[in-house]
Amino acid sequence: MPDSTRPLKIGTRGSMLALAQAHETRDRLSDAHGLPSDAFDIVVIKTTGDRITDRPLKEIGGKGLFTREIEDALLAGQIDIAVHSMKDMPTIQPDGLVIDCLLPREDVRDAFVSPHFASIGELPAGTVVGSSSLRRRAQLAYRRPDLQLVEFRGNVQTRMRKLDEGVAAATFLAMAGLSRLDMLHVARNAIDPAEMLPAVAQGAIGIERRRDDERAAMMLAAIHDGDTGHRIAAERAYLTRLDGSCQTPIAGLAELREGRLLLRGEILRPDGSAAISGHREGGLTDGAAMGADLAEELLGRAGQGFFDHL
Ligand SMILES: NCc1[nH]cc(CCC(=O)O)c1CC(=O)O
Repeated sequence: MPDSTRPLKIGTRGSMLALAQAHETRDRLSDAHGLPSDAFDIVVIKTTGDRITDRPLKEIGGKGLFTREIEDALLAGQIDIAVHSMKDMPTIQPDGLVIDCLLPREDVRDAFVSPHFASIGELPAGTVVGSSSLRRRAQLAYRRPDLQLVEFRGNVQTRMRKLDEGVAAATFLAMAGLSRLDMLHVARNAIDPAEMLPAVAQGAIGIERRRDDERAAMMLAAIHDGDTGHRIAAERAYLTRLDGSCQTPIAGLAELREGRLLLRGEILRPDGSAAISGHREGGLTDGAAMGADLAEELLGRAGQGFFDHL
């Protein structure tokens, strides 16, 4: 280690998925810098979102439900870096903190998970589908108003148990999470983004640090993936302009096509009664402008009150 011999403290939530992501980060850092694994300490931090497991997230409210305590620990110097699912990150970081390191992105798609059916198309009318994601609920209700939706919170293991118990006949999970947990076998199929556009930043891991911490900056620069950075910049600019929170069904995905950036977006009424989608194409580093511009177009076409109908 360059300017210090003390271990780099890696902060993370304690879920199996969060721990897998923290271990991936540690392994990439240790490879990039030729360091032994005892050069790192993994520090588990419990967040409000982890503590309250019996209510829909939208009722608990507020941004950063899964991140605030971790950012506090970073600011207090109890940890040096924090590993996050970028999908769960508010668009603005607290003063003094930055996220300028993104790991190579995993599969961005949603997985269709069901003990009984192979795809959304096979679900008979009236089938009960479990999801707590406003986006997935609105997207499904828009495409299949004949299905029934129930709230479905908890980690992957809990949700699989609820499917076994028959609480719902199908659910959705991120392919990225299943892959990191070595549970891809539970995915009956990976849903094409044209059918169900993923959440902004789905499948991306971002690493946050104190802005003035040069050791962390140097260590993280070696594992940053530039292409993922460009894609996430476009998606988060789009989300920022939409003022996205957990209360609004928003989907967005930027991909690289022949060295250019293609950004798609979709916004929906929470009850799935309407959806508006659009896209932008541009250069690799034009993401921020493309994102804001696409969001502007969708908001203009939506008009006032679009998100209000619950
Ligand atoms: N909101 C929870 C969450 N945050 C990130 C992931 C999956 C991993 C990822 O998208 O990077 C999940 C679970 C899920 O949606 O199935």
